[in-house]
Formats: sequence, C-alpha cells, structure tokens
Amino acid sequence: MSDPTPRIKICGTTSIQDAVHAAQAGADALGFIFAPISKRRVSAAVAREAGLGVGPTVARVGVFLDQNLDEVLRLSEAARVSAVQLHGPLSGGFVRAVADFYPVLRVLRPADLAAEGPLWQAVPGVTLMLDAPQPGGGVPLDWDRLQDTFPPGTWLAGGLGPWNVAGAIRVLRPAGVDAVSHLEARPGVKDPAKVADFIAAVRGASA
Ligand SMILES: O=C(O)c1ccccc1NCC(=O)[C@H](O)[C@H](O)COP(=O)(O)O
Repeated sequence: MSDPTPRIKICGTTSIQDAVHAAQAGADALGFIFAPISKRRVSAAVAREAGLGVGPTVARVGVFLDQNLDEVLRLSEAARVSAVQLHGPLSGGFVRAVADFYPVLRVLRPADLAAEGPLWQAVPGVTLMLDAPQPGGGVPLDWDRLQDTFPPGTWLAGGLGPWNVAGAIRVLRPAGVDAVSHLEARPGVKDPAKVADFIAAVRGASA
C-alpha cells in the first residue's frame, strides 16, 4: 500500500489572487509571512481577506521569526489564521504559550533536530517542520543524510520545487511539504504554473 499524500503548504502568499489559485490547485495550507525581514511579508489585513477567499478546508498559517509573543498572538488574531509557524531559537515555554491558542508548526534546522526534536515529537498541537538554516532561501537539505533521523510525522521544507519534491518524499516520507522560492515569478508573487506543477508532483509521488 502506498503512503498517504503529504499535506501541501504553499508559503509566502501575499495576494488574494495567489491564495485562490493555490487553493484551487489543491493546496492544503497557505503560509502568510509576518516576519519583518521577509521580502514576502504580508499585512494581517491582506492575509485575512485572502484566507476568507479560500473556503473552509484550507489552513491559513501565520509565519513568524524573531517576534515576541504579543506580536505573534496579535497578528494571528488580526489575520484570523488557523495555525502558527514558528522559526528561530525559542524557549519551550514560548512554543507552548502559542500552542495554547493555535496549532503550531515548530520549524527546526537539521542541527537542532537532535536536541529539540524529541521535545516536540509527541506533544499534541505541535508539529515539527525541518527547514534549511535560511528560511525562504531555496536551498535543499541533504535528504539522504537525514534519512535515519527524520522523525515520523515531521514536515519538510527547504529548496523544494516541482522537479525535486517527489525525490524528497521518497527518501524522507514527510507528513507535509512546504515551499516558496521555487514557486515564484519574483519574490512575493507566485508563478501559477509552478504552483500547479508542485502540487501535481507531490500527488504523483504518492500515487
Ligand atoms: O520565505 C521567507 O521569506 C521567510 C522569511 C522568514 C521566515 C520564514 C520564511 N519562510 C518560511 C517558509 O515556510 C518557507 O516556505 C520555507 O522556509 C522554505 O522556503 P524555500 O526554501 O524558499 O522553499
């Protein structure tokens, strides 16, 4: 029997048009980046409107890096996200505080996996995502090296695109995949064909 298809998150959504297209193409989740350093940063107002445009079954994920708890909760509420993605070095208390309000995707780099992975692996409401050290940088991880330590139920990001995502799925069997750089026409603007090809490649890998 084949493995279930990984969940598909299309990150860096900055417009209603891109949100609707990704949802129609079959995305399970859309990422809205609120990190000030991102070239894909979006306002809570646009994220909220885009989220309202995609129907009841698509998750809306607020993405944060180096932001305090007040800001994470305030922006998440304003944007009406359904989950929160947390990057960067964070205390366990911070992650748990956010998880009291939202399902959390806790993003780790491979170097953090041994120390932090076991902390979150079995915690209800917290899902691990493994990503490259520079989020949104388009650089793939070394999947073969990770094969023995990749925890079951973990999501995968980092340099995924239509041409390589099936290979990543075959090696690591992630519960979800996430991408942005290689799905864009330019930073913050999706290429609809690349988004559709990415989703088709994920589905094809699990067929
Ligand atoms: O993409 C960004 O600009 C970004 C900035 C700050 C924090 C997070 C960011 N992106 C988060 C994502 O979920 C990306 O999809 C993930 O890092 C993979 O990116 P890519 O390697 O470009 O596919």
